[in-house]
Order: sequence, then C-alpha cells, then structure tokens
Amino acid sequence: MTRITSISLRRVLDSRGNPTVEADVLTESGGFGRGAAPSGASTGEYEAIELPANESIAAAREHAVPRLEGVYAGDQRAVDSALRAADGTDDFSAIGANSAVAISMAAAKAAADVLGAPLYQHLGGAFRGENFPIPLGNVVGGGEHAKEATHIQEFLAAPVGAPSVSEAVFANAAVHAAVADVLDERGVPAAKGDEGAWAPPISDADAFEVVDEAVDRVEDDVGFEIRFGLDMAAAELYDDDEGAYVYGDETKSTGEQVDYVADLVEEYDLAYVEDPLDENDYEAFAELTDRVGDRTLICGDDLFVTNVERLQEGIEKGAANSILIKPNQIGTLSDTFDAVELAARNGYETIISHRSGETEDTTIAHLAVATDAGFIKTGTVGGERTAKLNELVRIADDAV
Ligand SMILES: C=C(OP(=O)(O)O)C(=O)O
Ligand SMILES: [Mg+2]
Repeated sequence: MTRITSISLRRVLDSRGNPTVEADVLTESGGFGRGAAPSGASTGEYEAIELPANESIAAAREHAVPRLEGVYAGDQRAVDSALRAADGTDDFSAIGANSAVAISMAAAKAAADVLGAPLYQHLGGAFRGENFPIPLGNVVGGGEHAKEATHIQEFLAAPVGAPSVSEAVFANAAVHAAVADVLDERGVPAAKGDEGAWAPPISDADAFEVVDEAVDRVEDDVGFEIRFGLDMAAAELYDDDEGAYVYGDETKSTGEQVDYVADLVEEYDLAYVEDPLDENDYEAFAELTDRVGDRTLICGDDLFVTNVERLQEGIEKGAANSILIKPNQIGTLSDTFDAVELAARNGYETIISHRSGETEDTTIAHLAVATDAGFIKTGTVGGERTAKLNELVRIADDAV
C-alpha cells in the first residue's frame, strides 16, 4: 500500500528568499507526503553537502527518483538506503543533501498518510512516551545570522519549568517581547536576524544583561522557572591562523574561551551552551564538559553534525553531554534516528533543531516528539518558526 509511485521535485522559497528543494511523494494507494529542505548559514565543516537547488533537483531526478519508484514508503530504511545508493558518496555530494532530506521526509509523511497516523506516531511507534520537548527560543542573536549585532550567535530562552508545551511556547514569545521592551528602555534600536531573534547593535556583555532582565520579568509573570542558554557557534569565531577566538577587537585563547564559558554558566546559571568551542576541538569540549557538564547541557552542533561517527568520537573523549540533531546535516531520517539512538544509549540529551533558513515544513516537531527529545530548538516568532511551534501545540493537544 505504501509503494512509491511518483516523486516530484521543485524549487520553492526558503525564509531567506533563497531557493530550496521541495519533494512530493505519492504512493499506490493515494498516500501523499511533502517535505522541504531547510538551509544553514553557520554550517559545520563536516555536514552533508547542500547543492544549488536546481542542480540538486536535476541530479535527484536522474539518479534517485527511478530507484525509489516501487520502494515502500513505510519502510523508511529502504527509502533512505535507496537514496544513499543513488548518491554513492558519503556526504550526498552527488544528489545533494537538500533533495535527499526533502525526499526522506516526504516519504515518511506519505507513509503516515497511508496509515492514517500522525507523523510522530508513525516515526515513534505505538509505545512512544508521553513526553514533550522543551522549546529553546532564540530571542537575541547575531553572528552569521545578523550583521552588526552580538558575536554570540544565539541567546535562547529555556522555559524549563513550564507545565505544558503551550505555556512554554507562549513564555518564549513573551521573553522575545520583553527583550524588545528592555532594548527600548535602553534606547537601543533593533532589527531582526534570520531566525526572528532581535539583532541589536550591543556588546555580548550587554546582551547577557538584557536577556537576563527579560527572562526575570517573564518568570515573575508566568510563575514558573525560565532560564536561558546560548548557541555560541564558536567555529565561526575561531580563527585557525591566529589559533584563537575572535570577538571583534578582542581575542581569546582556547584556555581563555573555556574559562569564559565556565564563568558564564556560573554567573547566569545557563541551562544550555551549544558549540562553545571550535568544531575540531574535542579536547577543549571535554575539558569544559568536565568542568560544568554536571550543571548545564554542553551541546555539539557543528562538532557532531548529526553524524554517528563524530558522535562516537565525542562519547569516547567525553566531549559534550548533548547533541543537536538536524536532519539536513546528514541527509536522511534513518541516519538522523541512528544519531538519536546512539546519543540516548550513551546518556547524551538530544535537541532537535531547525536551520536559520527554513520553510513551513513541520517535520522536526514530529521528530522531537517521536524520539522523546528533551528539547526542540526552532525559534520563537516568524511564520516558518511558528509553523513548528504551533504543530507541537497541536500534537500535545492530540489535534493533528
Ligand atoms: C540553527 C543554526 O544555524 P544554521 O542553520 O545557520 O547552522 C545553528 O547553528 O544551530
Ligand atoms: Mg548551532
């Protein structure tokens, strides 16, 4: 019943206005699934390769579509093996991880459609738990996502005490609004960055004060615990030639960066720190994890790129205690699940994540519920972000 009869691929807009790949999968019993690839700006060096959308579509039409016709969409591993075989490289550089992930997600949705089950249930199975992820919401940002703003890429509200998904989602939106108030009171004008976070022209030190103040105000209002965290995207700050982290006119050696982050964790009781160190520095990740990993999540994004081999190396070295999961970093849902399972078996928390360039696709909301992820990082405001947040609210409300 879930046998694939046709796949259509097209170029659609992402949230930055760039072309991305959308895939439609149809099955013989009329099942339909649609998936669209997101796109990163601060991409990790070891990610699967995104090709220009038109090149990726042409290559996938030639090599992948003929192999996939006749494969059962309900057999996700078979779909994803066919994608890998069609590509023939380790990093999807032949057909592009953008076409691969769009097709992989569309096939899963087509299978769920045939089964008459929501996607999270198809992916997670009947005995999936009742847990829902805590949304990490980007409220202030800079780095590669906004010019003339903070060096740290993301300041993320973390409503760890929220009694429900819905209250958590609204708390993050309230922190986003409170940040605007605090900036206004300080006379700071702010545009928005790629993910809808405020991108004020202030120092990182000032941004900590602003976010801390905004979180306190909303915490008082809602009456449950809200903390905050960071995505430092430190591979973008690290200069190989200087062997140091560059913050405008200032630089920090690796040892100074470890001390700086450990102090920030202490001072602001940070719940979460993603990519605090360069993507090639497992040792410094391990040192920081040793120092503060008992009281915060040290998360590898560019470090692990949703890749089981890189995660295995991290586990062996004690680098980080959590992993960011982005399906397009690795190219298929099967590879994504493998990374989640390896993380879970080794006590690493998982955070399912959007990209800075997004579409209305809601797959990651289902993925987070299906895999029992502790967190989902998918912005705070903006249509392509609220698409996932609202879907999460619907899933929790049993309304998908
Ligand atoms: C979402 C992120 O940004 P990008 O998609 O630009 O890699 C990130 O770094 O976690
Ligand atoms: Mg990141």
